[in-house]
Amino acid sequence: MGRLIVIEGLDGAGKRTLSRGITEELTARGRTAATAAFPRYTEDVHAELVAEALRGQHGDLGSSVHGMAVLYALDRRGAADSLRADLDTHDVVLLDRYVASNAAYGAARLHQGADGDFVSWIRDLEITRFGLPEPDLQILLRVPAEVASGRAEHRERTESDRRRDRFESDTPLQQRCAEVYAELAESGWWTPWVVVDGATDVDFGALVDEHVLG
Ligand SMILES: Nc1ncnc2c1ncn2[C@@H]1O[C@H](COP(=O)(O)OP(=O)(O)O)[C@@H](O)[C@H]1O
Ligand SMILES: Cc1cn([C@H]2C[C@H](O)[C@@H](COP(=O)(O)OP(=O)(O)O)O2)c(=O)[nH]c1=O
Repeated sequence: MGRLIVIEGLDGAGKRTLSRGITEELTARGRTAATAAFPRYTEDVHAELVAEALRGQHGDLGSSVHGMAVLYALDRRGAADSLRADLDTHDVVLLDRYVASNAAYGAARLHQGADGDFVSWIRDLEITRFGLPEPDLQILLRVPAEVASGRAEHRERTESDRRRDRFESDTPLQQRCAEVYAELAESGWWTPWVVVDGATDVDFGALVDEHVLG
């Protein structure tokens, strides 16, 4: 049975970069890794609806925090069997965003903290009701909101497929989201967490040896 490792953080924190770095270090150690990123925009109809709602389609859907959260959650529910299959055949399954993204972004949009109703509702929906596979570790890649948005802005100019949506360009929202993430990590929400400073270069090898391989 492989280890399920989740990477969480703001848009532009460096999650995709970290996922690649960890995968390379695992391969160099002769370990196998499977990766996935949520939302699965091109693979799941719920995630496709999320993308469309973020572009203003589907009436008032995009302005419903709970409505959007249900779609993000259904995308993960649809992936659960293949995650379990990957865990059976790989040493590590690495996820770029998972349930805590829904908790952090929704609570931030509603101006709630990690101890608020929204985060409890996400737990009831995705963990208790959907029974999603439990991570062995959640990694919070922490960077100040201004640094993350600066990187995301730069990436938007240089990579045509990474345009920011309206929430990702909302810096006060990103700041609140960073606070909820910090609270989730601090309280060990659902599983153990490790907080990694993403403002400077991350030592992928040390992270793999100390935390990813357990
Ligand atoms: N530790 C780092 N220091 C400086 N720039 C970084 C770092 N990690 C990632 N970047 C750059 O920041 C941008 C966003 O990184 P990315 O991994 O795509 O973030 P995310 O997946 O969290 O949105 C990319 O252009 C990437 O090259
Ligand atoms: C996976 C997930 C993402 N989100 C939010 C975080 C981001 O603002 C947005 C898009 O996710 P993101 O991973 O940033 O996708 P991309 O940059 O490739 O468009 O969705 C949730 O609110 N709940 C979730 O469950």
